[in-house]
Amino acid sequence: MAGHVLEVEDLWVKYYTMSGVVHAVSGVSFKLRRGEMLAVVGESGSGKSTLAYALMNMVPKPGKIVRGRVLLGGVDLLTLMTEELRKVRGSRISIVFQDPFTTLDPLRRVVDQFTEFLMEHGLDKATALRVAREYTEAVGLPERVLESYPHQLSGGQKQRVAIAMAISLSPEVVIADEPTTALDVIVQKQIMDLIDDVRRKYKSSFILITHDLALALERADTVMVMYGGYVMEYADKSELVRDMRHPYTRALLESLPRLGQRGLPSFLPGYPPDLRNPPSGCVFHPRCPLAREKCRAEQPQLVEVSKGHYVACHYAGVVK
Ligand SMILES: Nc1ncnc2c1ncn2[C@@H]1O[C@H](COP(=O)(O)OP(=O)(O)OP(=O)(O)O)[C@@H](O)[C@H]1O
Ligand code: NI
Repeated sequence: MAGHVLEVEDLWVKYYTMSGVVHAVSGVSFKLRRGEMLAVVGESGSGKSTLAYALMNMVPKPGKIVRGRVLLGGVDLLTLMTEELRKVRGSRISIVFQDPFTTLDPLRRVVDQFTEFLMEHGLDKATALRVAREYTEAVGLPERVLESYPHQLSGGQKQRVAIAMAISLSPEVVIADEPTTALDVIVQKQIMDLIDDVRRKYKSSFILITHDLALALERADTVMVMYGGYVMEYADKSELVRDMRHPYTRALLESLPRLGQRGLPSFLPGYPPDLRNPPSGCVFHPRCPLAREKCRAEQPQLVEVSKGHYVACHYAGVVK
């Protein structure tokens, strides 16, 4: 469809472990427009990183994508052979991890790793060096950083290098999995500002993965809330703020500390589900303040409650 760089259709991912099958991502669908920032929000274990890996078609063992399509410019990444995939990853869809050492070897100079990455994607040495310099500058780092070893850099600088590499081949989609979680608050803001800048400048689409609903509401255009591997709510940020429907999304909002608030924030009692043995009906029902018999028995479908606003809750219409 026109205007969408990425279309994800009915994606299911499971881990086949010794102790059972983990239902990590269940029936996720969404579309991403050019230049859009989508935030994927949810607690630990809700399937966010597994979704990110699935979008790159690099789910680690014992995980398997059991169903779905990931259409990038109309081509399903899940049908590509290893060699084609290798070309696409990094150049058309790329990922920035929470820990930059996932991308960077601490003991090899940044310039060697950066140019090697570019040369693997077909650039000659001179061009690779030029591109590495250009993007090092674009992420606000001095050129001398290229001569450094990653272990000599600060957390923020390393994350800038990882971002520079992720955007250097102008991919349509950049996934950032908790890119600022390991950084202190001031550097977190700088890195998020940088992501905003590069998104505007290069018109790339971003998928920001975070457990922080406040960050999502501050930075994203669209928000997808996940719980237990399922999408609970999906909407434009402004629509979500105006008319938050799902009891889980509301619980996440309630649990945010507010400036000047007295006392402790309210929180969601209980624990996320064991995805080897998910609850019957609605996966959220054991923790839901509104759960009724129907929620235990029947799994709610993701329904469009108003234009572009989807909610998976039997009582989404009732809850106000
Ligand atoms: N390699 C693996 N083997 C088996 N199970 C896994 C593996 N990786 C993740 N899981 C399980 O899959 C489910 C989803 O995990 P995932 O890491 O995708 O969640 P997440 O939302 O990214 O969590 P976090 O916020 O902690 O990063 C969890 O139940 C997790 O235990
Ligand atoms: Ni994760």
